[in-house]
Amino acid sequence: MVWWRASSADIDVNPDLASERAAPSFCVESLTNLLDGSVEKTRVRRYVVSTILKDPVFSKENHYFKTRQERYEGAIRNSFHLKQKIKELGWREDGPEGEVIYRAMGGELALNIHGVFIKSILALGTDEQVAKWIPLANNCNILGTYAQTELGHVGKTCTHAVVLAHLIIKEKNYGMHPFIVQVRSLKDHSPMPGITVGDIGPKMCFEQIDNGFLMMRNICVPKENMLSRYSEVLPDGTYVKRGSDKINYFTMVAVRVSMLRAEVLEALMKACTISIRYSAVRRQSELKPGDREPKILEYQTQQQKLLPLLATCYAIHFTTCHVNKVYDEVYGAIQAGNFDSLPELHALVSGIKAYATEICSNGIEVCRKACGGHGYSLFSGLPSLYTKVTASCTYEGENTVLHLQAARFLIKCYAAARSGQSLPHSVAYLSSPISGACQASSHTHFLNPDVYIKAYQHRAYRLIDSAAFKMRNLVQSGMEQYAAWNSTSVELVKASIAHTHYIIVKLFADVLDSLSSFPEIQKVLKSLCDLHALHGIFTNSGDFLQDGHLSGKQLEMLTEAYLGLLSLIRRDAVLLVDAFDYADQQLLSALGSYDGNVYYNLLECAQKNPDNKKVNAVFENYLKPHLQSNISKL
Ligand SMILES: CCCCCCCCCCCCC/C=C/C(=O)SCCNC(=O)CCNC(=O)[C@H](O)C(C)(C)COP(=O)(O)OP(=O)(O)OC[C@H]1O[C@@H](n2cnc3c(N)ncnc32)[C@H](O)[C@@H]1OP(=O)(O)O
Ligand SMILES: Cc1cc2nc3c(=O)[nH]c(=O)nc-3n(C[C@H](O)[C@H](O)[C@H](O)COP(=O)(O)OP(=O)(O)OC[C@H]3O[C@@H](n4cnc5c(N)ncnc54)[C@H](O)[C@@H]3O)c2cc1C
Repeated sequence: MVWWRASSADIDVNPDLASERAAPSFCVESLTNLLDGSVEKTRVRRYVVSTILKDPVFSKENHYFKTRQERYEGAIRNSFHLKQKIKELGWREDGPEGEVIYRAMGGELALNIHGVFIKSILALGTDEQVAKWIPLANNCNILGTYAQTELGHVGKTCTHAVVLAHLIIKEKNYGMHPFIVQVRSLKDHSPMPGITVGDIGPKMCFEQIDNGFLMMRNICVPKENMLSRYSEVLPDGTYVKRGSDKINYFTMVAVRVSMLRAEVLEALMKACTISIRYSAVRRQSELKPGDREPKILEYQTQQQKLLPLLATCYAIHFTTCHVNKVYDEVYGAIQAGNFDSLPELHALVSGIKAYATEICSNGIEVCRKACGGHGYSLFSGLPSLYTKVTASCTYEGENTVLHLQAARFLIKCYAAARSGQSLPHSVAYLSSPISGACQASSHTHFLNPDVYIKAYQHRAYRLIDSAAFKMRNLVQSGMEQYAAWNSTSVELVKASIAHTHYIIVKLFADVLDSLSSFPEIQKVLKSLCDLHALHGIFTNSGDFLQDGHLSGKQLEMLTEAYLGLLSLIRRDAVLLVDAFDYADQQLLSALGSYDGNVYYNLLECAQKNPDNKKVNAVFENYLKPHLQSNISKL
């Protein structure tokens, strides 16, 4: 496998892949720059990635043969070595390098939750608490974790935890508050008195990370260990609140935002790169009678599996850019004492976290299956992407729970709109429902973003309206509010999904408007935006047909436009994944390397299996007596 993607001529690229790159309709490098944010950001990312890939300490040689202990130890070593390297090279974790380091490391780090611990203190601690704890944490003099759920956070490494626990003063419960608790001795790493702590054991993935259990009995936490930027207990027991009581949940918002690009979308982009490159070199069956076996990417069904996912990568990418921007604005306002936009941010991030993790993890599994038998091999890189990312549907808030959080906000905003109040930007459409059916009268009309954005907006409005209507009726008929909520929760989740999808489609279309100085890029992204939107309607057609916004005839037109887009984007598919710009060592895939030499790579990987280098012990122990009992007859 190559060191960096081949811009030089010294690597023989599989001709089937070379032909895909022969006549690009757009400049791949410009698209890479757009995805990175600028030419300079591409330069910095490549510099960081190549610096990391060149360092032998970070080598992923024999990655797929490592034991859990080797992965854990390696990830701890990587984490400390990286800290040292960042210092030596003068990189800034809160600067341009910091944005890409985690992605460049491919997640093979062990102190991610230490980062969450730090984020919590920075966001929720007073200036004095920040001054006391942050230098210790930054220098790894203490190792932190974030302990909110009953199980699953503390493991083998940490010494301290931000524990989210109920604050009860004189029998009055003030809700969840963050406390710094020391769980292990800094001298010998043994649990502190009253603490039971350990690793929860083998998991579906995340072998490199220790997730733990924690029990606390009669632990006395000093008052100054309660993170008190926004709420404080005075010496006489008086509780003082500053700003919103929801702010103690802020760490979750921050982590949900940072995981979207670095952990979740990253995995789908890699899976698309692998499966689309493989589909351009794998030849199978017969398309035109008598002709050579075609590339599997020529099959319309293969295109329908992979190309909407490719479009989704771009859609989620632009969404994460927007979410980061909104997050920075709202966090800035919160620091200045204005909490007004926190509910909107929480709802936006909850819906998008749930939507993106679900679509990315399901999508990676589609990519894996689309690679046939080789997709099942760990060497394809696809199984480990899936087992890793499927965890993100659960951690940082289980997805149904998060959609219900978003729906709670939508229902409140819907009610506010009906009583004439103005609404925050992301839900402003709830004040002005779209009236009338879709006017499209030919398949080309469905390539107009105004047409499909209206359809998405209409669907979201209708589902929110209908959930609100049902709840109101249930309550009016005597049902308690909580029971009405539960009886409507299936529709509420659906409403949150529809709202989130509307936001994603709209954001993608808005990006197109800003690209008029790059017409070739604008053209190809427009096709991806159309495909993303039409795929969503095609696969959820019932929602759009239900109240007649679209007719059956219009769905046929839309299907024609949708299938046309598959063959259009198929031409650029390899270039569109090349633009993600992954080095082979980042993909860790025998199927997805830039040169497309799949069978050579598979053989090379298999030969690295240490078991292939010697006769296996089962020969002596079990096979030999059978094989040799009749050897004279052969
Ligand atoms: C470059 C860096 C790269 C980093 C890459 C990162 C990679 C990551 C690798 C892997 C890391 C894994 C780490 C995993 C960590 C965890 O999982 S930590 C645990 C996270 N847990 C959750 O997310 C729990 C999910 N549940 C909730 O969020 C619940 O809402 C709740 C917070 C537990 C509260 O539930 P409940 O008591 O039932 O309250 P509600 O009635 O639902 O809500 C009360 C009001 O509070 C509002 N609200 C809820 N959450 C938030 C929030 N986060 N922010 C703001 N506001 C919030 C909610 O809307 C309600 O408001 P009102 O309607 O006004 O009453
Ligand atoms: C890899 C990994 C790392 C993690 N790291 C951490 C960590 O560092 N710190 C930490 O504190 N936690 C951590 N967690 C825990 C994680 O945050 C929780 O697992 C997650 O929030 C879900 O909570 P739960 O496990 O209690 O699931 P549950 O809440 O029990 O969910 C189980 C089912 O119940 C349903 N359900 C629950 N509540 C509702 C509701 N109100 N309405 C409708 N349905 C509902 C869910 O939809 C789901 O189907 C981690 C988890 C994983 C997998």
